[in-house]
Amino acid sequence: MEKQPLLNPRTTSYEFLGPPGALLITLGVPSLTYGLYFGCSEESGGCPPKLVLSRIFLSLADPEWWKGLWDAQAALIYLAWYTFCIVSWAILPGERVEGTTLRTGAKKTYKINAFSTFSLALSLTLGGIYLYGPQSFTFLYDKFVGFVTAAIIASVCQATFCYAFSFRPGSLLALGGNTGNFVYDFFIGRELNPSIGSFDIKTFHEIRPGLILWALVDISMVCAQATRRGGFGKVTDSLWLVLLFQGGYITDSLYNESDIFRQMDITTDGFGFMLAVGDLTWVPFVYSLQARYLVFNPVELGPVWIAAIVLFNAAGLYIFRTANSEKNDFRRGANPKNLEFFTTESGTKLLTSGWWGASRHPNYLGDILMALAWSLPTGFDTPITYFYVVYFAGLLIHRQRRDDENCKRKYGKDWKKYMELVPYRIIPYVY
Ligand SMILES: NC(=O)C1=CN([C@@H]2O[C@H](COP(=O)(O)OP(=O)(O)OC[C@H]3O[C@@H](n4cnc5c(N)ncnc54)[C@H](OP(=O)(O)O)[C@@H]3O)[C@@H](O)[C@H]2O)C=CC1
Ligand SMILES: CC(C)=CCC[C@@H](C)[C@H]1CC=C2C3=C(CC[C@@]21C)[C@@]1(C)CC[C@H](O)C(C)(C)[C@@H]1CC3
Repeated sequence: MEKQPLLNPRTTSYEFLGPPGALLITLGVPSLTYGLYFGCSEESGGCPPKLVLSRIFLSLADPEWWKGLWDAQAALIYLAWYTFCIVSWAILPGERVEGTTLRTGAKKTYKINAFSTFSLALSLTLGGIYLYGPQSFTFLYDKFVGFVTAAIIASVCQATFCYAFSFRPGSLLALGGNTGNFVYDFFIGRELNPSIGSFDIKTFHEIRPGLILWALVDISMVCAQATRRGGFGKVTDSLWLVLLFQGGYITDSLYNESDIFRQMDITTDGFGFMLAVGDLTWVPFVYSLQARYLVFNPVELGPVWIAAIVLFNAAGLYIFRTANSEKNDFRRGANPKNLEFFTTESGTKLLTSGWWGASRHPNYLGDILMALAWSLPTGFDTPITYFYVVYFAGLLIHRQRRDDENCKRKYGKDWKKYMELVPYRIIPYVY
């Protein structure tokens, strides 16, 4: 009884503006996911910005509209997909990799087979499309709103289960998720690493059911456009480009699965509604907005625009990958570029040259550049397809501040020294 408060101290400060902010995001994320669909879809006749709000508010009064959010077939397919991800995790072979040291001194081990799960899902999907044609894989586009509802229900169930599960004796809570306020703890995540046996719920959700589904949603968008326009040969260059960019990003994340074990979401945050809805709903159904838009608003870019956008994305990808590799190699004990560093009092080393000497989050810069490159293929008819860029820049600016606070706590005056050596947060010489 006495040890419990030491292991799981009460959280005394709030992030995200406390319980009101947590409530707003909890209700806002599902609403915005629907809003982005109804505000910009073929069903609503396109996406003229002025009509978006009035159209949505008018629909709210209609009971038929509410009924239309539910699609039993989509829910069953979603459940089958979720089961496929769990079964793949369980049966596909994978190396066991250790995560970082927890504050109890223990280390968790994780099974690395997200990339094989992706490869299997992709092979089955592409095989099916090859055999039965593009029209066989348009259901993610056709039943989009039904899938959104299914994913929201899954997010609520997952977060509720993890919140309740966190009250069992001996659970290790997140330092930021034990305020005692239900709304806040449910949102931010109470337990640090909820798991059932060796099945780690948080890492599973972070990169499997939602991230892989995002790639499948994009493929479905290509199939939907191919069906409308008379074959894959007629699919627009803009949509191929979005599939290539986003597919490449997803592949990179899954291939480098073990990199996530050092990320804030895994090391510091609990698993609550924020990550559940982010992983299961927001990533597959909002990050795919550009591809979905291009189905009903085809854009032909031509070689000059393609070259310019490809170059832009390549610059972002280069920064993102080289910055992440420099840090991840270094954290694994390697320093192939012989970069400068200093050793903190805790014994951990911090890089001070290369990308990590240019800004404190150079990888975010690469990610933001790529976000813009994914929206540019949609042209300039609507600002809605640029929502992702604005949201993402906001997310990363906020994330940078949260990470700075965590590092201040972790490294104390050594972090202040690092901040003096590397004063820029994200963009060297600018911010
Ligand atoms: N697409 C999306 O929606 C999202 C993408 N991302 C992407 O995920 C990737 C990972 O992001 P994220 O986890 O937020 O943060 P980072 O990969 O930037 O990791 C931050 C951590 O790196 C370590 N670190 C900081 N400075 C140094 C240094 N100089 N030398 C060595 N280690 C250092 C610290 O942890 P420690 O010292 O403990 O190792 C710090 O907490 C990014 O590329 C980001 O853009 C992130 C969020 C959402
Ligand atoms: C709107 C809302 C509730 C936001 C919550 C934030 C989440 C959407 C993001 C928090 C961290 C994320 C990461 C990825 C996706 C978005 C969320 C879940 C990520 C899986 C995307 C691919 C990357 O390569 C990544 C693996 C590094 C990344 C991890 C963090």
